[in-house]
Amino acid sequence: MGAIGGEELKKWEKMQGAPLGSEEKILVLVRLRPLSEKEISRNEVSDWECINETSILYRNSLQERSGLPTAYTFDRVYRGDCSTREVYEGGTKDIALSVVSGINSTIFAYGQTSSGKTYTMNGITEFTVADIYDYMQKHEERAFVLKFSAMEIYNEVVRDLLSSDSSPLRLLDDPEKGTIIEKLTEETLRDWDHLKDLLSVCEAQRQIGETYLNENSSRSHQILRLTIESSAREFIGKDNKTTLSASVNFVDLAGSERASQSLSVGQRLKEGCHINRSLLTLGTVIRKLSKGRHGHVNYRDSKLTRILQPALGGNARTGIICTLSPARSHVEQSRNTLLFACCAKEVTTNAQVNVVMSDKALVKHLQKELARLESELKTPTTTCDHVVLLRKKDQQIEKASFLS
Ligand SMILES: Nc1ncnc2c1ncn2[C@@H]1O[C@H](COP(=O)(O)OP(=O)(O)OP(=O)(O)O)[C@@H](O)[C@H]1O
Repeated sequence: MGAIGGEELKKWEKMQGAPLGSEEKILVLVRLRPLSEKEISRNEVSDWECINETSILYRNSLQERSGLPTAYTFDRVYRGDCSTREVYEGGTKDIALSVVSGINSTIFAYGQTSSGKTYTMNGITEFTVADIYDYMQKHEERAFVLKFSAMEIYNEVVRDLLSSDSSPLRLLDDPEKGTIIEKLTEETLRDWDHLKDLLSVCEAQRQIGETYLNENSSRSHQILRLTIESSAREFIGKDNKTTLSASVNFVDLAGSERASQSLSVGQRLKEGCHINRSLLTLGTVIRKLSKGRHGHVNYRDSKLTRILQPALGGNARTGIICTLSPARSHVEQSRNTLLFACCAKEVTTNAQVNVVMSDKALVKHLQKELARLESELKTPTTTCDHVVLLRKKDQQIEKASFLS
């Protein structure tokens, strides 16, 4: 793959000078949905209120005396009458669209069954794709390649949503790319209509089950992945061409409630246990990361956390939309969702611009870096600085000789 010119080379070199990349907290939004017709017919009342743009309050005088928190604060909270467009504009857009600048991003929807995850993610996905196509149209100086893949995790088995073959897919560890999904279909997109067709294929393939809580309840975790590669047209075919390459994941998780709560039996109960294994691991990973990056993090305990490891404290920008039913009967689940959201907002990720360079361009870059380190060695510094510089220089020589 080729090297960058101008803009992205500067960006890339800037990132090299700042090896820690760009640290930021995970964006956490909470979206309350309106009471459903079913809930209204059961005379349910809405106990939650968004009192301003960032705080949500539990208003139930009996529970308020229980000692549990009544007010929660997040990056943004959305009332039942807010549109998905508003949720998108309130931070999700910025994160999702980082992908066009070579930065990985992930948007999750987390919440109990029937709280509005699919409703929200469908809109977020559509708005993001529309904006990506709009961006491409406005940046004719760059050549873009869009690739799409889709998978679901059902009972801890990963399936390809773009293939009629339902055999389980294996996860492999790649020293450079991290966890990869073996044989996952990756379609190169012709245009937006092509993507719409593929999204319909995914929808049809997704495991749907009926539960007590939601007649169209999705019992699987779904990950849609859009990968964007772009290069400046003026450098295409030249030695110093570089390509920016990043992916945006749209993750629609299965309902976070316990299996027993949706009156599951038999096969459903098994599904519930497996769903909980992935969600439980997601919860423990988030909890652990919220306390800082010390010690072992159990990403490998579930397929979901293995695949999404970069989005959980790694090289990515991440947004989580936590969806809530306002009904009193769901208060316990809503509190659990908010507890998860509170931990998630303490987690930091470390996004970097992902540049793929041609070997020639990389050798050139390493030679430049070597020259810089040599000139630094010539200037008087402490012994400790010298040891660090010499180590860096050895590393650069090793990389350059490996490539040449
Ligand atoms: N913000 C909203 N405004 C209006 N209707 C909504 C909203 N959120 C969800 N709904 C409606 O509520 C129902 C349940 O929503 P949805 O299927 O998105 O839930 P879910 O969390 O994805 O459930 P599951 O985990 O079972 O897949 C749907 O009929 C959807 O249209």
